Amino acid sequence: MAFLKVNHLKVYYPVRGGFFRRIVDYVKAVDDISFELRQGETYGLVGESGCGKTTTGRTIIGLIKATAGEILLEGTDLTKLSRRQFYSYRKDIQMIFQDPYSSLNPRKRVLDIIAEPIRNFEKLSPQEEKRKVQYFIERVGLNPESIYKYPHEFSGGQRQRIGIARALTLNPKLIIADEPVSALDVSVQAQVLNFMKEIQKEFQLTYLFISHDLGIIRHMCDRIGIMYRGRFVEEGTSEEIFHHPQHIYTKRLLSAIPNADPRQRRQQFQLREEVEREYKQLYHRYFDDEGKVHPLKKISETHSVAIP
Ligand SMILES: Nc1ncnc2c1ncn2[C@@H]1O[C@H](COP(=O)(O)OP(=O)(O)OP(=O)(O)O)[C@@H](O)[C@H]1O
Repeated sequence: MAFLKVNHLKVYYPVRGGFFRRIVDYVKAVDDISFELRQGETYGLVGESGCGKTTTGRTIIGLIKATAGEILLEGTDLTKLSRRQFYSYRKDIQMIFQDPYSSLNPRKRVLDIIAEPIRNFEKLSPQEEKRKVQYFIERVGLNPESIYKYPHEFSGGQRQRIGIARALTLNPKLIIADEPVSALDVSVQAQVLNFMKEIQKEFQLTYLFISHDLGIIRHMCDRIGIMYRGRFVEEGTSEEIFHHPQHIYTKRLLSAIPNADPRQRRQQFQLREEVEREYKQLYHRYFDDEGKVHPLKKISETHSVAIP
């Protein structure tokens, strides 16, 4: 049985307009996606800005309500649970947020930030709570005395470690990491990513790793789903996606990674030629959102619509 199974998930945001702020349309942020995570693996969700990655992550953790579809965590459909029932599953799924500068409350000490989930889900005495927070703060490589400091007294990488400590306190099974290093300096990114890999083994975590950066995804993920405009266009192991991409959109993404290695640059050049050839074949037709074919559209226009 899959650890987490997402079945035909749809998340539509209402667009309101007019004097009475009635719903006039919907943004189909996630439009019928299905994928599954196996225990202990890192599954990457990749795609350009606005393709629905964050919405998918936030819906799994229950911050956004699904419009349709199922989210099965070890067989239990989270979308069907009442708020109270969902509460008992909530501690199994934690999230690491994109921006360590804004995701930590600047008015709270690190002790209170990390203890927050403990206070919500476990009733511990102040001493036990402090001991637990200190254990995790040391585990993420910070000084135990740091718990009395405020977030602004830390660097970006250290702040993200505090965010990771907060996510670990309740022994979660699944961590959704939404662009966890994109706000960090490149030199710090690798440290945080390697650290995430280290704790994955130690705490037996499954990761849903969201990023637009294919280099990072390649470093972190066992399997990858490529999203485009709220849908999946391709899914495969890291090897399949990076060495044998099938979909023209995946090829386009891969051909655009900045690369210093001359051998990889040569492969990218070949990919770019392949993409161009495939686009030329599409020159006289493109598919709109409903899958209807429109004749005689230019290649430049085919770039901005759903690629068949
Ligand atoms: N609260 C909202 N109300 C209306 N539309 C929204 C809302 N949040 C997101 N959207 C729209 O849903 C789509 C998907 O957004 P989402 O943030 O999930 O994408 P993303 O792939 O995570 O992008 P990014 O990498 O830039 O964060 C976008 O078109 C966005 O404009």
